[in-house]
Amino acid sequence: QSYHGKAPFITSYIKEFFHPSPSAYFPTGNEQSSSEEAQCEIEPTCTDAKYRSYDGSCNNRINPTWGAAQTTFARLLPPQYADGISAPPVAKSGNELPLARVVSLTLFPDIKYIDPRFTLAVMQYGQIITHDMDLAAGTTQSIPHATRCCTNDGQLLSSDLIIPSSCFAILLPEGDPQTLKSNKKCMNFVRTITNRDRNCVSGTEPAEQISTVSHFVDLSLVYGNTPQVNGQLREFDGGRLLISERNGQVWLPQQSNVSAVCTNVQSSNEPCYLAGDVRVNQNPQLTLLQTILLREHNRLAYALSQLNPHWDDETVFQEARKINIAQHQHITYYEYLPLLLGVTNLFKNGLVHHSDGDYVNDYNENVDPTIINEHATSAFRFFHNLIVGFLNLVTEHREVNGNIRLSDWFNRPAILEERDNFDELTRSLSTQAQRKSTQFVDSEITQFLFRQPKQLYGADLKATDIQRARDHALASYNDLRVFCGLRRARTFEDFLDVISPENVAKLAALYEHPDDVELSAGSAVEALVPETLVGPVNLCILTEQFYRTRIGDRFFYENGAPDTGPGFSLEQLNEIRKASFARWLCDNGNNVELMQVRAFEVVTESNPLGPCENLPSIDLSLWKEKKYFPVWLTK
Ligand code: HEM
Ligand SMILES: [Ca+2]
Repeated sequence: QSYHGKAPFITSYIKEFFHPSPSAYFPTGNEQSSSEEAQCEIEPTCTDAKYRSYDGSCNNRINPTWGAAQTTFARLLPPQYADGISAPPVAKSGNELPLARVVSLTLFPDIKYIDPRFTLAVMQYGQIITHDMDLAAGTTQSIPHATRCCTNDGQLLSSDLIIPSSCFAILLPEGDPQTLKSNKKCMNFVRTITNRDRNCVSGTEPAEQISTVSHFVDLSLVYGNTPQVNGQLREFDGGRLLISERNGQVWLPQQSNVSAVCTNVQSSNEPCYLAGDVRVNQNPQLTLLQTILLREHNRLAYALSQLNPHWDDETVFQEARKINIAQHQHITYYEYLPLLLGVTNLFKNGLVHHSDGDYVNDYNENVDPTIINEHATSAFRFFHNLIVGFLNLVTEHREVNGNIRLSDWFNRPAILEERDNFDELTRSLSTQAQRKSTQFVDSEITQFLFRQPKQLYGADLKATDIQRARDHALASYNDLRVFCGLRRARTFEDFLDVISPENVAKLAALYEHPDDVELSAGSAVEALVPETLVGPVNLCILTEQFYRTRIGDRFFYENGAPDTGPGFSLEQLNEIRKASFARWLCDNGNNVELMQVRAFEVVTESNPLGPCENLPSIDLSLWKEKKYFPVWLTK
């Protein structure tokens, strides 16, 4: 089955037809002022700032709210609310869709296939990129205020999202998971996850969900999404981020609200961290990479202030932030995405370029970088299939020194500071294989997600994904097939073009009609497109998203436009192009000495372990500001 990526061609018309004009949510300010309306008048005033804003506003100078935190998602296809406004979709016949938990048990059982080529780093860096790009308001326990949810005429709809706590988790009763299919009481409970963030319901307009983080790939998870949060994370000395220091090592700063945030701690003295993203403590490897990104910032800040002693805190901070973001974008587009979406596909659709040491001036101010709901709520979540349930502890010579069970350590980062775990888990990221990309998902997240210490079972992430996609009323799998250039299935057999007979049979058993098959179900059982880790519909959505995220970002690191781009000299840009995930791990572990060049791939003869210092690194001396000193002074 050949697939022709559509990204550049579909972009412009989607923007016009399916993304609500920002003015609908951000009135101009001419309205009558009342205290409620005042909160709606938040059109940012853009100055010619040299650096990115924290919330992403003013990146696009014509539409300053594009990509900003606290704005609504975009859509590839209009939502399918049963009542046209906010009720979750139902089957064509008017019947309820199958229970999300049943869909999960049927399509995503735990059959373990280990990837022969890719390490856990691919999975874990994927979650970092996700936490940079989106967070649907209300999906975590820490509920932000949606103060920017306004009607067309500037009325504030809700300043707070009200989410019943029972909606958060899909808890399972204790017992054999296989018998749950017939457990009516449990199944009813599963449904309660609906009625979540129907936040932007205005009159007859369909609801649209809000994302609370900056949509750009800009390390908002490290630097925060508002100036206020950013202020809480900084030392305001030497351009550094705040740290805590224990046992001679640098850790993320300690959270004050320990038991509320780190729900699995055994004592309020345990480490529980604060970062730019509220999900930082969710699992050990995620927290580990957030720590590495923090250490990398401070490493850069230290080097820059040595080179430029005359720079003040703010200059060092912003320059270090800019380099950190540029490396992250480089690793995302040139090291990570090729493994997921295929090199040929990326070149063909303009996500990467043969730059020959030059800038790539492909910024397009007409492309809306807003995160697509189908991306955040379905396509990128497909990679929950890569998660492994047991994390190896790995020594310098890559021997396995024990392992930890994922569900023992959700929201309990203390494990990282014990023994030599930080380094052993860092090496595990680049040593242990991830799960092969299939429809099968580890039971640590389909039976034991967020399991409390004394509970036998936890929640089901795949059931949550299915149900969340209903809350967001994503268009059906069939509709997205057509959007992506496949033909509309009239019968279940028509799915056989990209789905195996076994899976088509499962879909036919679950759903009454081909149009009822949900995007999160259908796309997750497609056969993979060669050279990629996804099926054709997910490939189409992900390619479109990462295309927009690149060319809709005025500060994208390869952009060399004078005055409007990120402002790297060509020499500096070519240094940044030496960044690698391997070097990040090396430079920011406690004491990691050996690493292979391609850390996303397991060690082989052609990707051998070698000393860290042999890996390419960025020469920061290019950031020494020369013109500051008059020539006669430097002699
Ligand atoms: C151990 C690893 C992981 C755990 C425990 C985890 C858990 C979760 C949870 C609990 C949610 C919120 C579900 C909801 O209430 O709707 C979520 C959302 C999400 N996850 Fe994961 N996840 C992990 C790894 C990943 C990876 C590797 C990716 C992709 C490469 C990913 C992509 C996403 C996306 C796109 C969302 C939606 C975020 C939003 O817009 O709100 N996750 N995940
Ligand atoms: Ca971001």
